[in-house]
Amino acid sequence: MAKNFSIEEVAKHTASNDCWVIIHGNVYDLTNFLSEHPGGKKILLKNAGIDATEKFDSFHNASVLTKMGSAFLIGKIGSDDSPSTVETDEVEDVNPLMVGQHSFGDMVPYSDPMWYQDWYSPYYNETHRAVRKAVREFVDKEVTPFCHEWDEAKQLPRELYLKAAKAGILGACVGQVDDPSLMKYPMPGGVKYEEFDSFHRLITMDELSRCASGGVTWGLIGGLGIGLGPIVHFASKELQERVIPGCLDGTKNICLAITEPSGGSDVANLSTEAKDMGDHFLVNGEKKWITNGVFADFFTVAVRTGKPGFGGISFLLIERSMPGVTTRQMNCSGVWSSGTSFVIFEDVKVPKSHVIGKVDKGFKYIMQNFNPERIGCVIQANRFARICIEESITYGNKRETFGKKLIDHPVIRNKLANMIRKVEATHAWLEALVYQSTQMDPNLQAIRLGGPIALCKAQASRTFEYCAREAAQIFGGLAYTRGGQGEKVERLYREVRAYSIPGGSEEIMLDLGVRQSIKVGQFMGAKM
Ligand code: HEM
Repeated sequence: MAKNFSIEEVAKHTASNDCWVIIHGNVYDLTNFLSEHPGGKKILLKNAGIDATEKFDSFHNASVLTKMGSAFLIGKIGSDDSPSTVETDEVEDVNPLMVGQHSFGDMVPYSDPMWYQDWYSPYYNETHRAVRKAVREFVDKEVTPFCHEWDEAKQLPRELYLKAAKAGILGACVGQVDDPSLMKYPMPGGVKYEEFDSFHRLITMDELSRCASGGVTWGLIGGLGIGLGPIVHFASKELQERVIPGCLDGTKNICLAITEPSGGSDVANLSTEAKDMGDHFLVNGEKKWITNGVFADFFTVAVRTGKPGFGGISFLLIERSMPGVTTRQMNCSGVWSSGTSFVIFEDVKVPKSHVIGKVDKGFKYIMQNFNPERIGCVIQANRFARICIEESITYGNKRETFGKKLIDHPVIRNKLANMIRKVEATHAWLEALVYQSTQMDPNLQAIRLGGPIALCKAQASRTFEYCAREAAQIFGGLAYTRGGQGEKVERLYREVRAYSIPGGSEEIMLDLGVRQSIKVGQFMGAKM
């Protein structure tokens, strides 16, 4: 910080060739910004020489200062020995509402799970708090301020993958691998690899989703989470050594290619053909809506090696460098920076060493992959819904209509109440399911947890849809414009379908959830 100024000194700079303002205690020289300011020159001159914090906050979102502020910052109000910076022996005031010592975040009600706001929880310990802090710092600094420009550019910078890898976030989203030496970087928050559990993973994904961009979350960990899973769990050591290190150090990308133009949720009928040619398979077919396909180096591909139906499906590792692989970016309504792609395989020769697991056992692997994928969808969708609450409460406290703040209108509070009850109920269910996954025999999880996880995915995407709609109504025109104050809500609103359709559409999830649970009930002797 360059200099200290008094309020009187700032008040002298009110001309078009000398224009200063105070925002949040800092002094900005906006002289060279006047003609470029998107809100116009006049409004800056009207507020020149004074504290414009309240007005600034009412027209911008916080990332404007993070991104552009430093170019105009010349100092702060006060002196270095002003009372706020002088050390004293006085005991810090303790908030009488605190019941523990673990509050975290900005305390906007319901903008974080309850355990952040000092509630007791049986699930979390010091290591979870360490992950929470580390990932939040990373996302606040390296991700959130840039989501809008990455979305518009329809791609993420390579440095983001490298930085996220170094921060342990890529590794955390994948979880345990057979050979930890394949992971270059430690887990976030300094948590020991062997102590890292599903709640650490939940926190990592939840905190990452605070960036409020499905394009970023799908772009960074979407292909990784679902494409690397089959390699981690079923591939040979040789394939693991070939693929895992690059994907987890941020230099390579992987995607999962199952869906085809003719069928989404009907996986058992996929038709991409892998013909046995003796020492290799010859692959022909098309895949559609493949997350990260545009820039993926590796493709975990479901192909037909055998008879029709689920018994003839295998997983192959296909590499972009293999002749006959082409991809093109698809124009989707949301998740723009995630590289959603149409993929074509034309006479691709795939060595037999690239079979993942066993031939014709692919359907089983696909099914096992679904539970973690769906839990990932729940985490992201529910955090996005929570962001709709946070943004609406914050905006509702500054925007005034008909002589009072939005938050003082009962109709707005009613909207918030309905959003909150849905998000909190979904999060409680999510935690209960994650807890089961830390306790239950992994072989039983696909059967016992498949139904409830499917239902919870539908619950989360419906909650997200509801909250995005209500937040958009609260933000009005600002949620109808890309960028600016309504940036997060506008983007999330058009990303809802990326959670309610892939990974099992809501309709399939609701049906499966009941069917599966009835089956489990029958096995357990239910009298129905
Ligand atoms: C460091 C100082 C400032 C910077 C870097 C800045 C930057 C921006 C940017 C980037 C926008 C486009 C919308 C957005 O992205 O949020 C904008 C819009 C605007 N700004 Fe500023 N601004 C500054 C100070 C101010 C101040 C002090 C005022 C008023 C007192 C002001 C009033 C406005 C208005 C009215 C708009 C239009 C909002 C809308 O489109 O709804 N700005 N500003």
